[in-house]
Amino acid sequence: MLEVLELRKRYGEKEALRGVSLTVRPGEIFGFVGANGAGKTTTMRILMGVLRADSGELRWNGRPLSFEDRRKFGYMPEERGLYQKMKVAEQIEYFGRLHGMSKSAAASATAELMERLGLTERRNDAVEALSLGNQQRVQLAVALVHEPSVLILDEPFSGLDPLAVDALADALIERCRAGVPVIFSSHQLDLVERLCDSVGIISAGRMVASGPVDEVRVKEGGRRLKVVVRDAVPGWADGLPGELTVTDDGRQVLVTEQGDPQAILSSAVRAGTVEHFGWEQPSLTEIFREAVA
Ligand SMILES: Nc1ncnc2c1ncn2[C@@H]1O[C@H](COP(=O)(O)OP(=O)(O)OP(=O)(O)O)[C@@H](O)[C@H]1O
Repeated sequence: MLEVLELRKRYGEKEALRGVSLTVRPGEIFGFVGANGAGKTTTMRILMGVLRADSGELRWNGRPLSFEDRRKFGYMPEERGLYQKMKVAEQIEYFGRLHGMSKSAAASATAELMERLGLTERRNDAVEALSLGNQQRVQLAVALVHEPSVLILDEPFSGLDPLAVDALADALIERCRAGVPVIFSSHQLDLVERLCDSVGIISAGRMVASGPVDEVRVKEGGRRLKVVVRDAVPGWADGLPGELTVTDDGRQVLVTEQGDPQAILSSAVRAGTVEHFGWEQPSLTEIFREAVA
């Protein structure tokens, strides 16, 4: 289990992290979200030892995180880190060797990853000749080649087309199922909602919500009642709590967090044909907007 406890970091006058804590368990994908400048990259760099925190603790499996532990981590930095002139296969293999793999182990892991990530045909191309999406696939292969114990990825999905997103998502799910804690930052909240078991929302250097996605949705967003009525008599919802909207095809939609559900249902039934009556939870995007507002 990877634990970040009360991290604080200043850049001169700027307080970038003001007590950030998070936990990622084996076999869990943790989505790290927050507005630009909220502190995600700073947290990840501290986790990887690229930056030093002013205070706070990092723990791996219950003890302080060491240099040796970090050598086994897989990292995709925000600024990326590929050698532009080096060929794809050579590059992935090289990073495997840097992590202490034998030549043959690095070569076979490279071949397997290139196949999985659709890079085999580009194996002899220099990185600079690849599209952004393919460069990102190489970057992911570099982070995965040594079978990392933890994966830390800074905005790995940015700029990718839907097929590349799926290839990358599959690779993360596969690693996570093998018991690896995965942490990635992203501004694509639909993707975070789809892929992640747990989420952390950071705002101005503070974690404003974190935990399993379902729990965060219930805790931060509550739940609300949605009623859809067709052919409703005008004014049926006057006096009822909530917000009424009319869709282009004339259906009336009432969404409310208050009031007696049975009374609302009776009013709706009297007013017209009830097409939908049920509880809904706000999306992660809605929760994010509220949390960082
Ligand atoms: N080297 C630096 N020197 C001074 N300030 C910095 C430095 N790096 C980051 N900051 C500031 O620290 C804060 C946190 O930045 P960080 O890059 O961690 O945010 P982020 O959440 O990763 O943002 P984004 O989503 O835009 O990548 C920002 O206000 C940023 O301007």
